Amino acid sequence: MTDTLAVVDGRVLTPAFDVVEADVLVDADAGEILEVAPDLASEADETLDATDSLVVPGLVNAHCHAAMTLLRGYADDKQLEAWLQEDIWPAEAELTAEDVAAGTRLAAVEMIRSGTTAFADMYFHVGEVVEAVREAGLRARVGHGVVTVGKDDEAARDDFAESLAVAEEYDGAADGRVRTAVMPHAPHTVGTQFFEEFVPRVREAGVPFHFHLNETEVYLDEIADEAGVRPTEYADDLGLLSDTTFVAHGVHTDAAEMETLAERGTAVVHCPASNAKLNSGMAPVQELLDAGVPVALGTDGAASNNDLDLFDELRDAAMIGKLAADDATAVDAETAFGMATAGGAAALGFDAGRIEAGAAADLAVVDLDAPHLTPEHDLVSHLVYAARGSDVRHTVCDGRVLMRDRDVLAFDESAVRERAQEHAEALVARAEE
Ligand SMILES: CSC[C@H]1O[C@@H](n2cnc3c(O)ncnc32)[C@H](O)[C@@H]1O
Ligand SMILES: [Zn+2]
Repeated sequence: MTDTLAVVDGRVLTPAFDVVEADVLVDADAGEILEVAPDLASEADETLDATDSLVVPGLVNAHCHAAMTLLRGYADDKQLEAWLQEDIWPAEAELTAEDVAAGTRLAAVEMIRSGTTAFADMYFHVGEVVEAVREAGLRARVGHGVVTVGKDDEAARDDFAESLAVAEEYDGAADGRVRTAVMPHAPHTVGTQFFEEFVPRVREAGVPFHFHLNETEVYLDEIADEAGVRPTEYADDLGLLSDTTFVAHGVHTDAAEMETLAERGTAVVHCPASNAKLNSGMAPVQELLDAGVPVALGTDGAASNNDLDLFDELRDAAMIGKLAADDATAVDAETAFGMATAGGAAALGFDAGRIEAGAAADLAVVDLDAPHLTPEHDLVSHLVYAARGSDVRHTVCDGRVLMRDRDVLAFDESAVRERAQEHAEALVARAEE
């Protein structure tokens, strides 16, 4: 097994967004960057060529339901509430562990191919998710999604207890690349009494929380009607917010809620494509940032996006951020790229998202030798406004090469796709029986 890897002959994006000519030397066993400097090839056991390329931190998809790749294109052009109730939840009622295994592997291939090295996953059959992450070589924060609405008290309690048990069982799996969280779906889909019972237990166990927050006005109104407060205050009163908590969406977040999120250090994961497709609204990203709220970037599931390419998300975040703020200077390229790298890593609790000695060796090597990336006025601009996931040439996670010259090493890609197609067809057939 190779001990050191050097990414050589390319240019490197520094944490200060400078572009420098340098090699990146990595300790592949420790999964750590050792040095960023010129001429490191001779010090490495193995090299990865980055000629005509830009070495950037691996992207972080901070909110996903990976196995929903099986439902990509199954139900489009609907409002969130109808989409979930009429199509997605009936299909998920038929979901098996083998479906999740197949769908998560498809997601892993798609993410590796577009330079994503870490993701957060809220779904079911977490053991299968962990196994797919281990095999892929990716990094992830995973959890079992809890929904108690429509369940009797015993089933609801079992669901929340499973989320905590799964979080404790799998934390540190895959040589530490897997971390966990307890993942209640949303404030309005989990009963107050179950939060009251389990939040102290989760806190006691030191496990983070991840949930959907303020995605649509309909969901906001449900909490307002029941609890008489906005969802962020409701979540805060329950003890759900802290600097290890990260929430998805935050589309309909007012100034007081932003202040609370900032005070607690709770990160918001912006999912612009999913929010646009489901007509949920435009998240006030620049306002969140100005209020001091940490912001990360996510795709959400492939059924509402409909891909897992974070380069699409970067562009959407910068574009929609300007529309939401009615200001073309809002969510500039550096801000967007920071959200998808250092911001995502911080939200998920990984020491990654930057290329410097000591950080996790999670890298994407972007091929710049393309007409749509010419001329080279500003490479950060290119990353956000012009590059595509398919421009990623190599992907490295935890010091190991996951994709070399567009060849994903851990999986037989066509077998993964074939299996996913079979599972998707059978799943939908069962759901429509
Ligand atoms: C309980 S596991 C996660 C649960 O969330 C559903 N889901 C997927 N996308 C969204 C979204 O944008 N908002 C709310 N819920 C979503 C998924 O289908 C699972 O049931
Ligand atoms: Zn989601």
